[in-house]
Amino acid sequence: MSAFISTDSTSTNPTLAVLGFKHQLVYHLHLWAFIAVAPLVVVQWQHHHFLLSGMLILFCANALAVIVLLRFRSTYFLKGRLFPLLAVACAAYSTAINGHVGLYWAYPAASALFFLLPLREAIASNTIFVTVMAVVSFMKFPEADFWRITFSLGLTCLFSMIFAWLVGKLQMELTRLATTDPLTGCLNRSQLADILNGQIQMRERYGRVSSMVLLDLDYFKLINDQWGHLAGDKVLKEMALRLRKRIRESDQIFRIGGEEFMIVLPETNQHEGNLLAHQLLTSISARPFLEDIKVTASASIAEVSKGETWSVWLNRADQALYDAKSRGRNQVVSATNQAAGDQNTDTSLTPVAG
Ligand SMILES: Nc1nc2c(ncn2[C@@H]2O[C@H](COP(=O)(O)OP(=O)(O)OP(=O)(O)O)[C@@H](O)[C@H]2O)c(=O)[nH]1
Repeated sequence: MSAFISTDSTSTNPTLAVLGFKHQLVYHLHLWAFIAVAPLVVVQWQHHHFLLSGMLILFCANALAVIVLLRFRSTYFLKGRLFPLLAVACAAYSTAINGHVGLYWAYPAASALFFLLPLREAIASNTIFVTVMAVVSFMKFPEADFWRITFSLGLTCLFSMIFAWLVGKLQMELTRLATTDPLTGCLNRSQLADILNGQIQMRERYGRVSSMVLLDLDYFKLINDQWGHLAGDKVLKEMALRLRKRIRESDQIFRIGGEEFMIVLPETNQHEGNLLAHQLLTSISARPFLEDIKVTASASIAEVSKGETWSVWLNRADQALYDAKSRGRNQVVSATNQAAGDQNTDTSLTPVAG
């Protein structure tokens, strides 16, 4: 049965880790863009390019706002939408009035957009960017330069796009690997606290019901000993498959220990969860696994109570599962309702020969 889990979800939740990576990326891009661009405000002012200087002040102010809000509030000012807009406007206008000197800034701006915006938005923004820069170059430089600038800027965008796309794919794949159990494909514990907290918030804010079922195979050690570890693995895989077949798409199934599973059931009360738990035990015991391995499981059901934390909720379910085991296994026990304080047991499942 479940040994308790760390409550520090930020250090164990891969989705939060990816979010943290994105925040850091945005933070550093704005910080270094600010450091690079701030001196240009003075330079352009000294050259009497007051409009460009004003645009650069806006760019720096936006960068500062993003940096400060990310640092102190963990929020993303205007979701980074101003950076591309101001970068395009500044680079195009600077090229128009300063020639090649302005053009050099278009390259870092184009690649930065792919790390600041969602891929589709970055492609759209950069298409506009390259088009604007092509028009300015056409008007400002000889034709040969116009082609060179357009192609080199386009190529910079293409390389950045490929890199950002591959990093995004890698992030998704790593998140999937970090959040699922490779043997059964069920979720692992990494997001357990967040998902249970989500159900608790729905309970507290909107009065919605939610339950969890804990399921633990009986005498699984004997299966390993008698049929071998490989057969044990196959039983676990098949077990996950049988559970998944029965539950709803909105339910989430975790493998939280060697032969222990948890199913989170949104919009399901204790009574409904109890019925489901019985059906799940029947689906496990009714047919042998791998042709002739007879398996039973014990289960507990716990509806979340008002005001309880996820660890207290899980603790109640865990205690009820312990009771199911000590009462002879192959049965469902309803967890004590924290508010009522009564031990509402239900051992009505007909024992299955195993
Ligand atoms: N094949 C296989 N076995 C596993 C895996 N993870 C844990 N186990 C085994 O599961 C067994 C669990 O044993 P116990 O905790 O004693 O539980 P049990 O034998 O099911 O007994 P009860 O739960 O009390 O009914 C141990 O032998 C573990 O080695 C796994 O991924 N694959």
